[in-house]
Amino acid sequence: MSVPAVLVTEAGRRYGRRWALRHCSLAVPAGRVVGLIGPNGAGKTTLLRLLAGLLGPSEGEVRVFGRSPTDPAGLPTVAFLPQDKPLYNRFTVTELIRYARELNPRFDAAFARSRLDGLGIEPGIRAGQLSGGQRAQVALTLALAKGADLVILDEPVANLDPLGRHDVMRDLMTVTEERGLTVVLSSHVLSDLEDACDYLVLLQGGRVQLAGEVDDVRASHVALNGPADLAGALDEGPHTVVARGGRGRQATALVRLAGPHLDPRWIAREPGLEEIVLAYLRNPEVSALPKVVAA
Ligand SMILES: Nc1ncnc2c1ncn2[C@@H]1O[C@H](COP(=O)(O)OP(=O)(O)OP(=O)(O)O)[C@@H](O)[C@H]1O
Repeated sequence: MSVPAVLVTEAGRRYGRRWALRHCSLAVPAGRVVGLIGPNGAGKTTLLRLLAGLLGPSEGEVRVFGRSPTDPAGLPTVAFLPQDKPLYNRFTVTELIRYARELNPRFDAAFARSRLDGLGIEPGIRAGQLSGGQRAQVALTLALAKGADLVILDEPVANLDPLGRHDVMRDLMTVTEERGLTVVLSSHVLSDLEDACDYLVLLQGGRVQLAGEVDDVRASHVALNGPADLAGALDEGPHTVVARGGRGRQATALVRLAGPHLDPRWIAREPGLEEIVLAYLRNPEVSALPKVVAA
């Protein structure tokens, strides 16, 4: 089996006495676009900074392509774009590209120029004169051009208009495929990630609540509608009830399946990804995590 791009084993990080992230375990194969989703303060930035080697774990272990992310030998293989998109305001776009090329031996200046050209961002403009959206695009381009194997993006589309958000996510998919990258990106908004990501990690309250391949997450959940007297039997297993609802004689439930056996009196339908994520967010005590075995 090949080395996972990201392997996190029971990792936690605290600031002072407060844990921002706990019992976090993930194994992400190379080549995936990983969507990290969760409400404010869930621990997304903390996890991304652990992967980028900007923070060390307070407990547990983090590995990126088999190495500790703080190992200097791995630096050229990881690119990190922070939430505030830092750029030297006095540098022109051309100067930023030149500077990035000097710092990064694998930097692909032709790719960076051509992407920014395609976006209509002039090479002579200074970073301080860019709009918020243009700034996000320039910072993203520099991160993608670094020649890294893992690109970590903290809320890359937060400043973009709806068309810009859509275009960036589409570009990300293309670039990931063309360059054989692994991308981990965060957002509060599932709809930003839904079409582009093939792996989903849902964080809430510093814990991983749901993680897995998007196709598996979709296939393993079902939305049920049926007579209210069926609802109680769901608690006897083997399935996990993520959320329940209904009124009077009708019951509804969103269930994670553990096998094919379901009472045939339930009417079952395939839920959307957003419906699944919302069900978990509303029920923080339920989780669905793949087994992570340390290599
Ligand atoms: N440098 C720090 N010092 C102390 N506490 C911190 C620090 N950075 C983050 N935290 C705390 O850790 C928790 C997780 O923060 P984090 O920034 O990782 O969340 P997030 O999911 O990225 O949030 P957001 O979506 O608002 O950016 C929060 O409770 C936050 O207050």
